[in-house]
Amino acid sequence: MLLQVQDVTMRFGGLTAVDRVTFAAAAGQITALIGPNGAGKTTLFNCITGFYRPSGGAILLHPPGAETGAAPVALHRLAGHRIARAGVARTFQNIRLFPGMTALENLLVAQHNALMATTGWGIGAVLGLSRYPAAERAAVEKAKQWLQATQLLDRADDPAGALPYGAQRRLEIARAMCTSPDGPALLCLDEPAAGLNPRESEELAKLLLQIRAGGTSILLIEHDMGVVMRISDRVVVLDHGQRIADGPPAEVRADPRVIAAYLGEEEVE
Ligand SMILES: Nc1ncnc2c1ncn2[C@@H]1O[C@H](COP(=O)(O)OP(=O)(O)OP(=O)(O)O)[C@@H](O)[C@H]1O
Repeated sequence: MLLQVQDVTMRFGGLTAVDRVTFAAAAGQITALIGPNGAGKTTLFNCITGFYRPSGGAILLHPPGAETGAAPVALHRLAGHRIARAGVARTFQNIRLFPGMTALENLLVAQHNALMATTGWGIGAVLGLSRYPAAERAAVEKAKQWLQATQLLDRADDPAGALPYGAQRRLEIARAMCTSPDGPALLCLDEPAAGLNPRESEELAKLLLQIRAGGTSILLIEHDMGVVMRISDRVVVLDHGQRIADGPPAEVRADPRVIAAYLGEEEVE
């Protein structure tokens, strides 16, 4: 088990946006979080990635490779940057690239922390012991590898803001993948297929399967049911802040509670 969400509640004043939600995301799997508009998906994401501190419950990360019996990391107690360092990366519903920087530069900035750590936060450089050149070469190599994986290598030197919409979405995923030295343990994606055309959605699905094959587990909020049903190993359904279903895609799709929750929702095909 990679991530355990236990009885998590998030209240905003009198509104309970997430109501005692429990689920687990297994290592090596794509877990989708779906539900009608306002169900609490993004709020739960914000709790997992440290943008909100939950009003109640626990969020535990079992880092892959940790010794057996090692205590899990209590994400609900950590600040966002510590969560990122623990191996959880994310993208946002709205694109948040540096539009004036090139695609390549966006991926180098994402590696800034790792690069600085290699240099002993500058002290090594002062003492003339810097391993910076080698680390910098490795960072450029990694950025290029992800530009290639996201089919953006030929756009490496274009400003991110000048890329077509679908390419910007792929670049965001590439950036998230560059944030941890060995790749994140868990990649959290908030509606990555939003605004993509069918061909781009298909390419996105392939990219996510490739990321999973590379050893990064994925937690995915997505309204495009075609993508969700095709690539997810497990689907968790929220409605009005509560978990109403949790299981393999085919099972969840046929669940009468899920169908009822989606009645009147336009986005489900
Ligand atoms: N910062 C906030 N302050 C107050 N209420 C909030 C806040 N963020 C979310 N909410 C409310 O919490 C509920 C859940 O919202 P949330 O954005 O998590 O839903 P969602 O499932 O992600 O929806 P969508 O699919 O439309 O993105 C909504 O009623 C929303 O208005």
